[in-house]
Amino acid sequence: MGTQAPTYTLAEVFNTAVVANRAIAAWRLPHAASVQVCISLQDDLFIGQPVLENSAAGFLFCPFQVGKYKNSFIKADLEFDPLTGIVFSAPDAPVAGLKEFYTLLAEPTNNSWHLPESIAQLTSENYTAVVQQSIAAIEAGEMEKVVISRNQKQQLPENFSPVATFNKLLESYPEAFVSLVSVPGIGTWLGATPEILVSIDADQVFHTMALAGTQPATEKVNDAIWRQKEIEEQGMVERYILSCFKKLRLREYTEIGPRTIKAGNLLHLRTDFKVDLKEVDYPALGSEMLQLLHPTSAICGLPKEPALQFILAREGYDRSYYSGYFGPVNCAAGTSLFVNLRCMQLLSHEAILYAGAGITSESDPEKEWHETQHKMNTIGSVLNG
Ligand SMILES: C=C(O[C@@H]1C=C(C(=O)O)C=C[C@H]1O)C(=O)O
Repeated sequence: MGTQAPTYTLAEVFNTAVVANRAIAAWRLPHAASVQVCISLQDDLFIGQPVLENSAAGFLFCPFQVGKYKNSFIKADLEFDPLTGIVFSAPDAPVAGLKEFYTLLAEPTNNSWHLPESIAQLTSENYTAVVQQSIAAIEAGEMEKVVISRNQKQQLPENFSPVATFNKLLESYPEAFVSLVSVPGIGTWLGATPEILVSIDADQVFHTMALAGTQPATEKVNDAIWRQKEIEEQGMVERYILSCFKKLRLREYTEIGPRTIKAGNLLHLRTDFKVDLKEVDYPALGSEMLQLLHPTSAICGLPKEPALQFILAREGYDRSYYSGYFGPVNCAAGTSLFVNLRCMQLLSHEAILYAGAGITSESDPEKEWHETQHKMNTIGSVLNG
């Protein structure tokens, strides 16, 4: 008679990872039924530019701008299946780390999460003034589009639980990539993003998307009417993706869209680009496109360099991991990297919510401010009971 493996809850596993000072990621892919969880037992989590093709299985967590913040990789030394409650270890997982983790897992835990080492900066109240300056810079021909973002604190409710909030996000946003990531020294981020940056599925199909243009969700998605401003704004993201393909001399791709999609309380315009990696015989396309794409015109601007410099000089705060990219690498379903949007960072008693909006010469500063408020509500509403 075999002994049965002990079972745990996601909250027990999450809290143990924090007590053990380990990095943990829990996520659910869009429209997927199951939640996946991985924990790294490595002492060094930091990596340079990610190489996706030969990577171990794990979860990438990368900032908007590499420099002050690092690219981290949460290697799947441990995996957890919340449905069965069973924890699995990888054959190459460090033995001492495993022993310590299982010892701590047997003990009772409380709600806790990793906090950031550096204090998160907040934007001042001059969002509309920065948008006004952006419009002036665009009219002066410095760039065509720039994405200006802001952040805002919101009190955490009494007895806040990251895992219970993650579960609420799963329920509220079945069409999103829902995630809870907690890394020592970096902190804890929760979100429900609609935007793929790079994915490569189990059939070796590469996928990226141009997602931009925003309006509040209407009853019928297909009845949405888009203004010229949003059509052009999304077109710029498409053009940017096509310019990346062109740099790699890749001509064999399929393009579908733009179509209207619903993301929580909002609608966006989306064009999907797919490449069959078996047909084009380009196994490193994922890593090479990742390097070229980030930061795309959906979260930075066009052309990239002047827009990035404008953001760094004028936005007035540090985005850290907001509008960075993250997701599973070489897991059962392949690699799926998303843009870290509709997200919040957890402090001890507060969450910081982040959102941005694409600014073009047609922008109205007040409307853009409301758009960022709608985007923050996607995630902020789950804190309100
Ligand atoms: C920048 C954000 O979203 C991005 C910007 C959009 C826009 O400007 O319309 C739409 C979708 C995203 O690509 C955000 O959610 O913070």
